Amino acid sequence: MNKIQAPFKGDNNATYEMNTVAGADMEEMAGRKELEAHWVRVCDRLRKEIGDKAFKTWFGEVELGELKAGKLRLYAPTRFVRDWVGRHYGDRVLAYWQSVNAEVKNVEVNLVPPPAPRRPNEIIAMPPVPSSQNSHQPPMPRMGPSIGRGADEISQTPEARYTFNNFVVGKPNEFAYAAARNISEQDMPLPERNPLYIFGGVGLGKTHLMHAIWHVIRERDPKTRVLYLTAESFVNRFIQALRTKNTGQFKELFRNVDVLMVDDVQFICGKEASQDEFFFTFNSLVEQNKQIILSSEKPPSELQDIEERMRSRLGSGLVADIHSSTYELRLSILQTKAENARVPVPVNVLEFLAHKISTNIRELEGALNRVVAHGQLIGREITVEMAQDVLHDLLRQADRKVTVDEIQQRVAAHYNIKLAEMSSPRRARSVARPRQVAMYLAKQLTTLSLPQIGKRFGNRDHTTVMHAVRKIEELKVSDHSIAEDVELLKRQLQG
Ligand SMILES: Nc1ncnc2c1ncn2[C@@H]1O[C@H](COP(=O)(O)OP(=O)(O)OP(=O)(O)O)[C@@H](O)[C@H]1O
Repeated sequence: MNKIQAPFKGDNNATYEMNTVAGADMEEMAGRKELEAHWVRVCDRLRKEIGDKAFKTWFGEVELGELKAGKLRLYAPTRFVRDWVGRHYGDRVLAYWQSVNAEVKNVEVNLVPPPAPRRPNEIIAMPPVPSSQNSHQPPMPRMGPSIGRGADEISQTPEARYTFNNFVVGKPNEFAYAAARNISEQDMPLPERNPLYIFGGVGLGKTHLMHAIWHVIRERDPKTRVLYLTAESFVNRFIQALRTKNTGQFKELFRNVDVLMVDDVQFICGKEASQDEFFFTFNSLVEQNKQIILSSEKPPSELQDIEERMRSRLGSGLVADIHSSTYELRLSILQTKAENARVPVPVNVLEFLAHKISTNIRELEGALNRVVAHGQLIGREITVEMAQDVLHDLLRQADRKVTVDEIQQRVAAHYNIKLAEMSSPRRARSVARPRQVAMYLAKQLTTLSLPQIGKRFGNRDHTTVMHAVRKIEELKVSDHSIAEDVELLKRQLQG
């Protein structure tokens, strides 16, 4: 009679045994090769029986162990897989083994031994991505032990061109750069710098720095288990795990990495269940002294729809911001990019672009690329006139940039209050509400930070601006007239 032994709950060494008759010990199998050939046949049969998908899910990372005294050992990557395989496929696995090898009397599924603890000077990284691999393709499946088994399928592939070497450092980003470099070179995470939380506006280089960290960790030791993904991907994976009732596996994957990197964490705001899961993952990794690196558009204090415990966790390590770019930094980036592309672009064209396109570095790069492509494909000489012509849509948009002054004037006129009320300390609703609308629009339509906006409204604190933004967001839902006012003002301001 086949018997499946239940594991001892919570015990890492728990195993499932699939026994036949309590038999006398058999001799060890002769050759490893033969055993492997049997395993291939067992796997083929299993795949046929349960289908490709289930096979990949449950057996894709189960490894063949040894056959000793009639006991065949298999190794599962996680407790969850071990328990599942034992419970659901135990009989079948044993029967198939016995059909190819009569010496097998029972099959034992063990948890793969945990990796050796990290020593100083040992940071483990994901194996290099094959150079042929396009960054937009999912990572290639790799063989052998690697990052948290299965986690490498989740991990997104950092771009080869995003390295510290081609990150141009200037005043607005020097702190974030130094912090990123420091973390990537640490042998062991320092509690006071864990997590590293990099924040800054759209297109200012956060992802670039994250990828650069990844590259350094990988270069230092290709065995470090680094899981890099966007918060959106985390949420989607979690939802998928909930749907397929695979949350156990999901948890194991995320909690068994050495470094977890999550880009754009603001995406997790307002998604309660995912936030909880992220919080537990976070705690579990920090407890194990594993490094966490996060990027976000906003500082923890400005994230909305986020639980306080999460907010304080996010801000509990090293918080580094990237400020809006300066003209000097933009010019320096353009010079570097043009040099790297080995295309001669006249300095006055670079200066023109750095002056005109101040929104973010991504747009700046895009503008340079367009100008260069035009020059190369149409054979037009690269001049300021040519750039003006090629980028007319972008430049028109840039020229239409809304200022806080315009917002205050427009809002004051709309509500028929004095412009001075925008900065006055008066709290009567007749002036306080329009002021809040103006703050909200300033946040929406300019790239200024909350403290910068606060300054422009009578030197108010950034928490006042944050409160105003939240208030107007709430009112837009509950009060039609406010929603209409805001939309109308926005349209007028954006021309
Ligand atoms: N200091 C810099 N030096 C060189 N390139 C830069 C720098 N800052 C940004 N870039 C380039 O600008 C582009 C946008 O940067 P990135 O994607 O890292 O921005 P981001 O802050 O992550 O934006 P998002 O908020 O949209 O995720 C990238 O191509 C990046 O290489």
